[in-house]
Amino acid sequence: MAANFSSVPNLDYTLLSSPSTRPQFIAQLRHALINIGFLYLSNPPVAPEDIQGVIDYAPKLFTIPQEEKDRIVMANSPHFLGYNRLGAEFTRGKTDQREQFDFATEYRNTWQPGSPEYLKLWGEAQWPKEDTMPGFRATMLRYLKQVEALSYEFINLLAEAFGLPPDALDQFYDRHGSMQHRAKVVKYPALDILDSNQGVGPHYDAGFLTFLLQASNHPGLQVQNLSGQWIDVPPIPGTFVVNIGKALETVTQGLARATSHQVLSPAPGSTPRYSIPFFQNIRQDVKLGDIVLEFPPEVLKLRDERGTTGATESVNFTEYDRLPAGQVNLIGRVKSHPDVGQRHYPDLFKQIFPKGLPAQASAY
Ligand SMILES: O=C(O)CCC(=O)C(=O)O
Ligand SMILES: [Fe+2]
Repeated sequence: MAANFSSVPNLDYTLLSSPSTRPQFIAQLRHALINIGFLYLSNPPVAPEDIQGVIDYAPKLFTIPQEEKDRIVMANSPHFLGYNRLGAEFTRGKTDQREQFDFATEYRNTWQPGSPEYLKLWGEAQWPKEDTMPGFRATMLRYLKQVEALSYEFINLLAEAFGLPPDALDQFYDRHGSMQHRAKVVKYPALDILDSNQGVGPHYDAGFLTFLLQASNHPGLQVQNLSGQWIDVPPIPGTFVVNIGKALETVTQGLARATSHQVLSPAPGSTPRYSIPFFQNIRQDVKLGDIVLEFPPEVLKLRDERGTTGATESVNFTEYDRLPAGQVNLIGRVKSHPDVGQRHYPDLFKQIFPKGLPAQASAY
């Protein structure tokens, strides 16, 4: 039986640069994907000055004038992009104690009446005016381009680790057409005045891979191991935390483990914690149940040795087997941001919240 985990492994990207150390990286990756579902990636191929750039901007971004935050609120956006005040978001029916901006890679929405509603989900981000945060937009977009490239490369590595042809998962993207991936800048204030320590409640991420930049030196991120215990994932400078979303778990038949995670608010008196997650999306029209990948039996055996993942407190994104990926994402967004859902997707909102806007949301 695979051992349960009590820490998250750190993989060194530079092992990939030599044929003699590359197999070591691939073996570590296979182990981390199957048994843990989280890993640190050190020395990632993203310009250090751009990583430092976005880290430096993170606290400043929250100091823009309130009227500028109000101008770009998420409620304006059918794409669920923009600013959310503290307490506007729900996870598993409880308010999350965080303030955040949702941004995304560049994408022009071409939705037409008659097309599926979920195709409205990708579109233009709302950026603060240049004079309120000079250089931020360009730095963030440069950063996102590099993380996007890394995310595709990482998917090819994952295919290799699972004994698939390197391009086996390319069918989930429209790499040369048009994709949009999301990213957030998040602030978790200390607890002094808050009545809950739920920075963000237990959840799975939606898509394929998440690349999280812990942008300040605060503990708080925790992941749930196979027996349901919460394990700390403290910041390690110069690394990304990489984890697996529910869509990737589904297409890999549970080989890559989507691991339940949460963030606890900083302790009273502490400065705020900042983080910048990047969420890799897949094509919106793909139904994961329609694509069955063939994994070598010896790889599937590793999953079976791990066993079913034990206790978890996360409940979201269970519809991937039957609905297009875009629809699954849209449902998740409406549950997390019911006010935005009510405004832009009133019919779906009514199905999910028949009694109207919840004081506490119902599911996530
Ligand atoms: O802020 C973090 O460290 C993690 C955030 C997270 O898990 C999420 O927003 O999905
Ligand atoms: Fe997450």
